[in-house]
Amino acid sequence: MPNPILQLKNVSIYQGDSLVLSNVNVEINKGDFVYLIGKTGSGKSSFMKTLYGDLSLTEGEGHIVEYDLKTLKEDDIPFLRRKLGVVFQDFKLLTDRTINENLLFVLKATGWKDQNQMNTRVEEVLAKVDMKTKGFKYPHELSGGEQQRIAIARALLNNPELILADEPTGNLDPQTSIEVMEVLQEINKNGNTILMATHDYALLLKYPSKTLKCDDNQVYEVVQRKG
Ligand SMILES: Nc1ncnc2c1ncn2[C@@H]1O[C@H](COP(=O)(O)OP(=O)(O)OP(=O)(O)O)[C@@H](O)[C@H]1O
Repeated sequence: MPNPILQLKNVSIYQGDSLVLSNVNVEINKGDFVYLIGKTGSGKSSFMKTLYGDLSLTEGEGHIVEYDLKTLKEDDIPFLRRKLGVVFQDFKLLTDRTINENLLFVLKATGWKDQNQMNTRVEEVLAKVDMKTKGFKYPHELSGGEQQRIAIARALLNNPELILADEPTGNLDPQTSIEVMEVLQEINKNGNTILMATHDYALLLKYPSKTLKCDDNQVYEVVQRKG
């Protein structure tokens, strides 16, 4: 039985007064790995922002994890974001503290209290991205690919039901992009649902999966040719 984690019906997305996407109908089920592609300015980031509550949904119906995007209140947004893991192109690590401190900061901010449990969780997520030995380093002491792996570890801290990755390989060279993609593939195999916006067609070819395309104010599913 499909188990939808995200359902959008007849959704229109605006930036100010201008219509970015209209009549969007999308469903993502538990365990899916879905790409979101489209040229610059086609609306990928606006789509992602609507999902994590940065842009409000004013037209159509949208349900994500247990939340109704139409009736989402300002106060609900931090709780929605705990059920989502968001990964950005520019990593967004806090530069004035170590990797361990970055991760502990998020745990504290999301209500964790027990120091031992927090330390264990930090170790667990670092292990998932193969960065167990790097917790004592500062972000600037890591390569771009390593920083992105830490950002993925941070997204995993609260066992999110859906990971939203907005151009996660956008700042990385092709080889490092593949390494980060391998991490995302691995966590998807372990049951995490992932929606990834990307420009990187080489990744799509290497790791084919369900693909949504933003074009001409629409979002539609692209059928990938094999071979
Ligand atoms: N904060 C904003 N205020 C007003 N208009 C915006 C804002 N952010 C984006 N837009 C406009 O909305 C449209 C969609 O932009 P969006 O950033 O969603 O596209 P994108 O597909 O993510 O592009 P890119 O690949 O360059 O990140 C563009 O026309 C853009 O100019």
